[in-house]
Amino acid sequence: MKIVRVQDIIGTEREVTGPGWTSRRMLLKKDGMGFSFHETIIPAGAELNLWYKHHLEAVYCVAGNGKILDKATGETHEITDGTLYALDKHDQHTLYGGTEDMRLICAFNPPVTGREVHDEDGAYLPDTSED
Ligand SMILES: CC(=O)NCC[C@H](N)C(=O)O
Repeated sequence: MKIVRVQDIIGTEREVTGPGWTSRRMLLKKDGMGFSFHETIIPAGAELNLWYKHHLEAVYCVAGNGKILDKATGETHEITDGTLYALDKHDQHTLYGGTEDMRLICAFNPPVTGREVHDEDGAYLPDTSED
């Protein structure tokens, strides 16, 4: 059994920051669960264009607010505490921070391996390691 506390991750190599996001990677590929599990903070007013071509991601909001634009349909969905979105079609999307910082719990399949940040398309590169 592993016990992971987010306060022990802040300021370590498992905390990764990019424009408009901070990700605390509580479980990574090397933790052997078959998915990675992150707490992500999206500051109020942020705008992120994302497209996880190589991953599926489920995102559950536990605090704050924002919106997500599904670029395939043109629909925008409100995100508040209790909302989950699942990018089951590798959906191209724009994530908008709202009036308060959003606290999101995110799971990636396949798992993120470490300190991935988005490429110019908003993707994390695929894991090409053998193990
Ligand atoms: C919601 C989202 O995809 N934000 C970008 C960061 C990502 N969730 C991560 O934790 O690596």
